[in-house]
Amino acid sequence: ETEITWWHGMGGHLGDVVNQIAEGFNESQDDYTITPVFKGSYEETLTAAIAAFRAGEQPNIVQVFDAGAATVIGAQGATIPVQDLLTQNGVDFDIEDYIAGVRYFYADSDGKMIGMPFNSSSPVLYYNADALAEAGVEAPKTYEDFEEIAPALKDAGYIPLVQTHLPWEFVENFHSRHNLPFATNNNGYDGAQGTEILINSPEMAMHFTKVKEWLDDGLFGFYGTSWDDNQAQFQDGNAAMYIGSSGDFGGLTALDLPFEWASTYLPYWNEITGGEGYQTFIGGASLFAMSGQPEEENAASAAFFQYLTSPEVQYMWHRETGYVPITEAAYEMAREDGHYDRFPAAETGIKQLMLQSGDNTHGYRMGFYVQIRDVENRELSRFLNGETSIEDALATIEEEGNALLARFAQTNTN
Ligand SMILES: O=P(O)(O)OC[C@H](O)CO
Repeated sequence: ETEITWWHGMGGHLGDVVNQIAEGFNESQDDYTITPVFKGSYEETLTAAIAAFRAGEQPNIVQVFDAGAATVIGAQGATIPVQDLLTQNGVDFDIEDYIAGVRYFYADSDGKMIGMPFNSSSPVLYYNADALAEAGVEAPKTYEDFEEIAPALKDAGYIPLVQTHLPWEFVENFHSRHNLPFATNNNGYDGAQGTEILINSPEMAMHFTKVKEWLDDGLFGFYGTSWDDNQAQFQDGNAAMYIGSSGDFGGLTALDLPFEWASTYLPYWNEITGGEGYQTFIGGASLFAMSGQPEEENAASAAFFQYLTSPEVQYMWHRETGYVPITEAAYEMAREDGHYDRFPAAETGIKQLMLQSGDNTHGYRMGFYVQIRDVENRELSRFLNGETSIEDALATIEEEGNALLARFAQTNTN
């Protein structure tokens, strides 16, 4: 029997479901055994995998989040393109099986799928329906709507809004939701050479200036850059709404919260789009097959990916977590099973990925973006804490971001 390992960053409820998938695979056949290993946060998982690769002790499969995708895709020789892994091991592969938003996100510039889409998410707005009813307001569609309803929520004793990830929700997907360019070179997709980040814009300055005003007026809560500390405000019933991952759905359901809650699309500024908002792009993470492994282990990884992408397993993962189904077949299965009739909030993320598209709604491809996020978190936190101006914060992010992009371009020729 061939044994393989899978390093991942799925803690808590998500980790339990990952273990269920692994057990299901192990029981489904007699040739292979997969062992999932929780390595901490997404950042810690990626750092551990890079260190292990350098030491020749890499796992067979590693989960890499969206922000690290460009770095890993650009690290030639570190991974086996998943499309090659599957076809070389006799597994049928058709990129058209995947939903449109997922199809090319982890592909190279030739459209070859490099990473196996796994937990694909989108940032959505969760709301405490009881709190909104108490304040006599409806969930906002736009940030203009939010400004209208927020005072009533505050008067009812709630923090109107929190968010869980400044770069992902207020920067990266902000650009997509408003169809604004986020980097030169077709948002980085046309190659690393010369790609520059476009964050120092009037729209970013306007948005964060508003967020700071809300914060100062008690209409917004900011509990640092930790995902959990912000989400806890909603779970504890203090915050009426929070922007978080569609992948929070399963965890929230498992908590059996003492109030009614639901979700709707990520708000957008009507004054920027002049009409409807645009689609967001997928977040979450994908699975990469690391190179340097024996052939029989690669065959095991291919067999596992085949199992993982079957409609049944995809639907189970989607149902239990809230991550979007990555294939058309799994989405169809969820619909036919009445999943969205029972839980309308479970469909918010996937529907949001299918809203109107534009030139800038397919995400970004920037190497060393994990480090750029650190700069964004640092500078935007300093701004929200009153330690710098938004102009200086955005200029610093652009300057340090571009230095990182230039360094990445030197090490990558694609
Ligand atoms: O919490 P997740 O898994 O939906 O991931 C959110 C972001 O995409 C992480 O970079």
